[in-house]
Amino acid sequence: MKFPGQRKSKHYFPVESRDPLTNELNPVIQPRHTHITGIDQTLVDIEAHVDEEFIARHGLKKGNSMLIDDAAAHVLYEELQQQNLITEEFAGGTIGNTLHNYSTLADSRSVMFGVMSRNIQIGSYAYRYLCNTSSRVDLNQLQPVDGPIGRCFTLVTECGERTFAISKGCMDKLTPEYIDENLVKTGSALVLTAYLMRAGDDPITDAAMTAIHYAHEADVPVVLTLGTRFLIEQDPQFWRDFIADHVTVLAMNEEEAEALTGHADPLLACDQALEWCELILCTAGPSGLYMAGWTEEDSKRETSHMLLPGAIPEFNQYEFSRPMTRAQCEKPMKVYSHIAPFMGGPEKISNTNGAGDGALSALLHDMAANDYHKLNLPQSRKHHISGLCYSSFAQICKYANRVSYEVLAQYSPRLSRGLPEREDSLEEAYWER
Ligand SMILES: Nc1ncnc2c1ncn2[C@@H]1O[C@H](COP(=O)(O)OP(=O)(O)OP(=O)(O)O)[C@@H](O)[C@H]1O
Ligand SMILES: O=c1[nH]cnc2c1ncn2[C@@H]1O[C@H](CO)[C@@H](O)[C@H]1O
Repeated sequence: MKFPGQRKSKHYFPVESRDPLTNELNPVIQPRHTHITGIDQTLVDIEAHVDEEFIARHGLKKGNSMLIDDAAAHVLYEELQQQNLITEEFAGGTIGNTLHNYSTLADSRSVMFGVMSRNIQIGSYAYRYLCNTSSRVDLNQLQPVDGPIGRCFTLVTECGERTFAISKGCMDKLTPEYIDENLVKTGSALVLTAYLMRAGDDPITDAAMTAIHYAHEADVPVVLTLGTRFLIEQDPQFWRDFIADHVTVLAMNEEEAEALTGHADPLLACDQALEWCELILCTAGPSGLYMAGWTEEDSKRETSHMLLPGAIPEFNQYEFSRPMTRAQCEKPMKVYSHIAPFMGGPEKISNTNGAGDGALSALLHDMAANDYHKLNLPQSRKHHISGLCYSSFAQICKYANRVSYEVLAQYSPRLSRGLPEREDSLEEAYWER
């Protein structure tokens, strides 16, 4: 496991290397490894640049992710092909992307639950999915199905906004028997998307609920990303209840946050949603991103950054604290943090697809690193107080933001490599620029 955040000097702890002074005391040579698990609708993104008229003509709604039937998918695909509009065909799926990016950043294992075509032809979408996924993502648990995986027509309009049209194939056929109880229970987190709840009569929703049940039994954090505001708008109360009942960590963008809480201001939306869960990552496009969560009043840490104005004045005052669950606190207090886009964002953004997924994979990396450290160095002072994350709110914001930048700069939702090594110390010049 590579470590997120300040890795070079004071927080660097290569748990696998032998320290001649502490060898006797600490005979652990082979570190114990951690993993995270996730469930996704196995999808390939078929990316094309189109105009708004195209979106309207095919009955789609800009910015939404809509399910389309086979006939509509056929017409759409034919037109894209005839006009030579397809620019990329690449593995996608919001959790697939997140797990891939997590494994790439952390150089560590993630386990994906989902389906995969039983018979795979070279060059097919299923084949492409496997080729475009990091070898650190464990695909051994995938359920074989007699049919194609899903296709996600990713239609990018001039403004950079993306509209998804989903042709399901067999992507929702995952059954609960294919959720490995032990893997979920031994994971550092279980990651899910709100899209899993719109499968109609297909079994993937049950599979997700089964995994949530296992995670709760073992106190594994359940992480939910909201997908699209249109899904949340349909029934905000359902989602509030769902989050309150099942979710530890919530990831969303500012539009989804508004649909969920009614607050257009991300800070107020986070404040509200904290009543239902333990930790929030709220991305806000060109305004950067917010984190909100809980910490122990007695161990809160004051920021050395400028205090920020906002709907909650000086809201970032304790952003150097580490996120905890309310149950881990004797006197829980709310903490907020914000960061502007890394270096103001890339010079040109042709497509923001996956920037939010990238930010979430950084947060997952920090959570898993905490677990890994605790598993291997349980006596460390770091674990005198239990926390959800290895780093502070402020540090996770920096990291998440940096990863989003990389996704934007690459024009693809999946990182092709980890962050540059010279950033091993986040305190050094790269971050201070
Ligand atoms: N136009 C932009 N300029 C600078 N940075 C941006 C811009 N858009 C996004 N970012 C960066 O990417 C992060 C995530 O972006 P955004 O809020 O658009 O995610 P999202 O809507 O969840 O994306 P997706 O659902 O496609 O993964 C932001 O917090 C910010 O750091
Ligand atoms: O219904 C869906 N289920 C799962 N993933 C989806 C769905 N719609 C869009 N995306 C995925 O979201 C990613 C960007 O965040 C895209 O890569 C796309 O594949």
